[in-house]
Amino acid sequence: MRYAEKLQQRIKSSGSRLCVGLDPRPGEHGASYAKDFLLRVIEETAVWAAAFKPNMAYFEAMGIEGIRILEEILASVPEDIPVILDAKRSDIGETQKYYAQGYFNGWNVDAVTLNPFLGYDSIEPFLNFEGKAVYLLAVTSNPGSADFQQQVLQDGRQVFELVTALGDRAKEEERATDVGYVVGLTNAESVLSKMPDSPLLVPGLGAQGGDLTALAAAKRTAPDVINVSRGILYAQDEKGFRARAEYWMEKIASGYGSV
Ligand SMILES: O=C(O)c1cc(=O)[nH]c(=O)n1[C@@H]1O[C@H](COP(=O)(O)O)[C@@H](O)[C@H]1O
Repeated sequence: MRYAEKLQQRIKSSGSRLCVGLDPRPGEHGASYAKDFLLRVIEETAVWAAAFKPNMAYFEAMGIEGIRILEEILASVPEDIPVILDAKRSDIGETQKYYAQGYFNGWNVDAVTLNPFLGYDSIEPFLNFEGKAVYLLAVTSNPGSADFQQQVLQDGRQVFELVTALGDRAKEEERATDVGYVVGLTNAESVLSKMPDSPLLVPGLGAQGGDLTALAAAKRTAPDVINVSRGILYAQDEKGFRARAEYWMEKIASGYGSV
């Protein structure tokens, strides 16, 4: 089964487009606290999770112990919920081969985020994995997205359209790996009409203050997921993880449209 089908099935069975972001900030509590914390988050939010997205930075910050924790929490994610490893990797093809092997064969994650700045040959080593996906950074949620990604080229296209052209090429070559894109909610309004019908990973809801109006207007049909990390893990309220996940799931459902 291709990645997009697995994700679509999960969106349907959970009735949710929520991607639960796993970005632990253990602070003075230390790494062992982070493990129990994340296991609880996964257990409590799984019912509303279309996908889980651990971000490597937060695990690397805990050193070797963080990598062990990542492996343990990956093993606790139910089979039918895709895991998107947020690694934002980028290197020459020869090196990318090893990242691809590590993530897809070693850790067996379903998808990984990549920075496409080095071009097609840098994503190519990820493209022959049945049932897997890469999400290419296209229009990120930070203000610096204007520096490169949204610049207009002489032919009228914007730079992020060169990124979607990489995915078009993979499609033409009938690669086993699906290619999706990262589009930050905070910068989505003017770009969504130019995004192909490929899976989008949309961060920026919750702590970054993005709203769903543009996504709702885009009337997309792809298996898009919307990520919330701090809004579930660290919201300043009395609710538990499950209730927060349910809140964001409902917010997304009323904004994006029904599943
Ligand atoms: O690739 C990402 O997930 C990503 C891309 C982007 O443009 N903006 C963005 O915030 N992210 C990630 O999405 C998560 C957002 O976290 P919150 O702002 O806490 O919901 C973090 O893990 C970010 O690194």
